[in-house]
Amino acid sequence: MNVLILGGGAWGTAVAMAAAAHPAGHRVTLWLRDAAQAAEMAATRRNARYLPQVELPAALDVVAGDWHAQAVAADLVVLGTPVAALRAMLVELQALGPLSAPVVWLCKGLEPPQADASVAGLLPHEVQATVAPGLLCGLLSGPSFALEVARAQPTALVAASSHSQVRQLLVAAFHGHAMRIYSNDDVTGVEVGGAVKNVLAIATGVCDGLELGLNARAALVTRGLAEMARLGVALGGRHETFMGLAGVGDLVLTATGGLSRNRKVGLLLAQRQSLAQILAQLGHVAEGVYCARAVVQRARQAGVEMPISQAVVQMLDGQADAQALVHGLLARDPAIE
Ligand SMILES: NC(=O)c1ccc[n+]([C@@H]2O[C@H](COP(=O)([O-])OP(=O)(O)OC[C@H]3O[C@@H](n4cnc5c(N)ncnc54)[C@H](O)[C@@H]3O)[C@@H](O)[C@H]2O)c1
Ligand SMILES: O=P(O)(O)OC[C@H](O)CO
Repeated sequence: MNVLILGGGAWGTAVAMAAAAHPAGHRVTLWLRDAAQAAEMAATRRNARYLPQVELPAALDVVAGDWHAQAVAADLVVLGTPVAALRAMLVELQALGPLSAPVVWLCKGLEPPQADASVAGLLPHEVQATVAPGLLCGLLSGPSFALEVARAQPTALVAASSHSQVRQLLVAAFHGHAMRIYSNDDVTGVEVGGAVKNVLAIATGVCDGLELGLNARAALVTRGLAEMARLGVALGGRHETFMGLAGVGDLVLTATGGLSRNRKVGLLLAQRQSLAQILAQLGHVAEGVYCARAVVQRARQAGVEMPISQAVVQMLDGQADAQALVHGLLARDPAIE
């Protein structure tokens, strides 16, 4: 299979490495927008900027420049860019005319609200339905730190699409070697899980940064899962999706795992660093920072209560200090679980 991956950050690189290591012997091309970085990666066989710890396999081609012909010739196109680049990439792909290859995205978040939008912040598949309805699409999600995938450590992911042929192609591309792929046709549920867990990981980072204890962390993760599932079901997802890899699985990983960038944002917020200071030292995208407001706005539109996510937005906006927000959450009226 001929796999084209657009975007060479940590996750695009790791997924390209997983595809290149697949026993079926796929031909894998990783495209970067930065030509100098692509040339350096091709020469040194390392992604020094985003994933310096691992050596790229010889079978992986790293390229830059015009990727349109490669997309037309590919069997599978994977978008490895953050949510912020999704709309523009889909517009370009749609303009290529009918593509035989499915297009799948790896990003986890909601688009920040567009100036002219009536809906506050779209999920990735809603962006695609708006700007590229002619493409055959899906996504890959689930608990997965790039470094562990790049090191071929065991990982289970979810291939989500409303088209069975896309789910099957993702299984053929990635299942095997160190990776298991589970299929799911609940695209909304899988996308809500991937976005909301990032916001909740910021909250858990704050909780741990303030040394509130393991009881508090377990409560946050559990009540956060309830928030995630409420929003997901209100938007049309299935409750059982949130009990799976793209829900509780990714929430537990991101909220508690030391490799998470979103959790790190929370840990640094607890140290009273400003958001600008935190983003300057992160070096990678932390999607929770960019989608927390959209999550809360979608929840409000759907009539869903998300007090933990709401507290994260207030913290990111610098409206309230972390201790005060914790006290606010604890002071809420008693509730029925
Ligand atoms: N890193 C992980 O462990 C991981 C795992 C699963 C999912 N994800 C998701 O994958 C997405 C990408 O994360 P990442 O870790 O690779 O981020 P990263 O910060 O490591 O890299 C981002 C990459 O996107 C590129 N990029 C940004 N804007 C672009 C644009 N407009 N056009 C082309 N390229 C652009 C950057 O140049 C960079 O190569 C995010 O949505 C993230 O939530 C990450
Ligand atoms: O490092 P984070 O917080 O962006 O999380 C990475 C992955 O999404 C975990 O599944």
